Amino acid sequence: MGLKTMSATTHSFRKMNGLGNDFVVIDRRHDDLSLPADAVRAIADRATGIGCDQLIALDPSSEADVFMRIWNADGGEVAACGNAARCVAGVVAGELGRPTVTIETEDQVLGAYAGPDGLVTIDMGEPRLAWDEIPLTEEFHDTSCIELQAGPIDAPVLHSPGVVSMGNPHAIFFVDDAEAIDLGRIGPMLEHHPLFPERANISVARVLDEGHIRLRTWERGAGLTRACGTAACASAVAAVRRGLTDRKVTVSLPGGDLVIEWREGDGHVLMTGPYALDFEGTLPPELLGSEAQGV
Ligand SMILES: N[C@@H](CCC[C@H](N)C(=O)O)C(=O)O
Repeated sequence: MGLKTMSATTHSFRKMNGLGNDFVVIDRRHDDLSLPADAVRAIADRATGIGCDQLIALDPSSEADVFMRIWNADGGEVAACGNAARCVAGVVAGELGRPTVTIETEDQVLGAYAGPDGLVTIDMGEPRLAWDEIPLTEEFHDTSCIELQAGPIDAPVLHSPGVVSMGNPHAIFFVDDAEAIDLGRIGPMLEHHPLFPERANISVARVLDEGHIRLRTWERGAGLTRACGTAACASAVAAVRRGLTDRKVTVSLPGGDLVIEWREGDGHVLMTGPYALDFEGTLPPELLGSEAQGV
């Protein structure tokens, strides 16, 4: 008596990616699986878990077709993920048998269109540009070019980024050669810079021409990734604000291309790109902690 029965419940997952930015997607619409930060870290750990940049949960929504929750690999919950939004839109559009779906996040309700060509367009809403919306700890009147630098004071390696919130904070540094920057070293320092009270995603962008940007991103809570959808949106917005590109651009990331349009009129940002299902599996109960193992 007094002993709990060992009754491990199994939970399935999908492994998906958007341009190589990869996700473990767990459907919680019919159960209430708890995902504390240590379970997220265990599942996301590439050495001992399944491994992913972000863990995504599909929850029921009263406002939209689905609620998408997002955790970075470090266990921190965040409000936006462009590449995951395309994956989720693809799954839900398939389930509902219609191309147009809506996704609620902690930040907003996103509209999505899953085309017959396999590409998904997400309406990412309006970028937020005021200093306290990014947020920053210091007031800047013009966030298209703020005072911030990395490296020696008289010869900075990176300086004067544009900052943009796409529901998550981004700093975009425009450079001559994005590949020449040691983002794995500088990224974490800037992610944790005191100017960013909620930390930030750090990108280096090279404008190839008025319709094309090359982009690399150090993601807050995940590190260097093959692609970051919200960073692609933020870089397009930052480039338009500096007069460097047209409002519609191709953003080339290490994992492939996204088309980003900062639409005139309503000022919404549209992101179009592919998504992929890699495999499906069952979560090992030991990754979910003792509660899920029925101990
Ligand atoms: N990979 C994502 C962004 C994921 C969240 C980001 N690391 C943050 O902490 O804000 C994307 O495709 O947008």
